[in-house]
Amino acid sequence: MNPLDRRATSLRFIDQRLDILDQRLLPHEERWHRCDTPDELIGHIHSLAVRGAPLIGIAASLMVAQRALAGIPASQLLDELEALRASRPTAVNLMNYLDRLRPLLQQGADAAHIASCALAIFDQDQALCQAIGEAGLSVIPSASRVLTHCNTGSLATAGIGTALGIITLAHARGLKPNVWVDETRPLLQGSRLTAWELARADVPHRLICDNMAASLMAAGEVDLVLVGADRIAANGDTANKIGTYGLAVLAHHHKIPFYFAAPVTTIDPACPNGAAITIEQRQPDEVRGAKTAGGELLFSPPGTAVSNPAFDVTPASLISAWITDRGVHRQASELPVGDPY
Ligand SMILES: CSC[C@H]1O[C@H](OP(=O)(O)O)[C@H](O)[C@@H]1O
Repeated sequence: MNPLDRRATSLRFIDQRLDILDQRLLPHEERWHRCDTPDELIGHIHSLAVRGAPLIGIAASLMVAQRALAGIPASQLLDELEALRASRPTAVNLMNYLDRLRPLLQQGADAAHIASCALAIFDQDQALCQAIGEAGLSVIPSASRVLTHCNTGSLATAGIGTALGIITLAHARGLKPNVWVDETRPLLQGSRLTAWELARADVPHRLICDNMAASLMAAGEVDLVLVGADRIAANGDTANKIGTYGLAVLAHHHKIPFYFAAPVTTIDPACPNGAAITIEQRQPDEVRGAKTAGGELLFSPPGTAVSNPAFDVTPASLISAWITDRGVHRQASELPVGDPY
């Protein structure tokens, strides 16, 4: 086996080439794409074929490694790195990881050194996921009914995941969690991806529409809410998939613990608060439907005006704790700062 080879659920780096699993086609089809160029990977990131805050950064870092190993000159690599870095604005892992590689390119490091840094990012994320899982077990009492949103499992990371990694690890350790899976409109990361991962892990779960969470909480059917994150500001305000803020308000009203799970690479100490987080605005057709090759899938009259923010921000005041690879932090002031790796 090539010591540079890496394999995760949704990406592979084998013989110095990056392949990605097209997450848009799950759960019905497992189709892999070879990524020969940064532009191809940027297209996959834009379309969410490649998605998940840590995974986007890992894939981009491995693409820089691939191009360095292919002999692309540093001046061109720097331009390609910046294009990858700009591919999606909200999740900070992408920026954090590529900012580690940029100085190496600027200093003329050789391809092997650049590749070793990218592979270390992959390996580190696996370890961060495991540490988040271990830390998170303390917030999941036995037989908890856990509500989660979007997808935060092995598809979105190089390891077991963040919030979903805690859940699957709790199951494996015999804590018997039951999961309410928010479908997560409009792109259905919950119904398509989280349900797929939980079924593979044999974790009991039930799929719900996003508009069902409130009545489940009112009926006493939810013991805690556990979600991932895309960017954690210095004051603890946290950006995550659209719909998360509403869950936090509901959980606060019903006195249900509300937790974010994320590696320290999701913390952005340079971002003072949630208002400073750029929220990605996505295409209208994701919400209103679109004519497809297979026919029409329209949810509204053609041309209906749409607002489609991909994320929202939960203020620190609504958050019970942040679970990171460093432990459970119940105050924003306790959050690890800087990039300790
Ligand atoms: C561990 S994934 C974290 C985060 O990323 C997802 O966004 P997207 O599916 O648009 O890439 C979602 O917000 C997850 O919570």
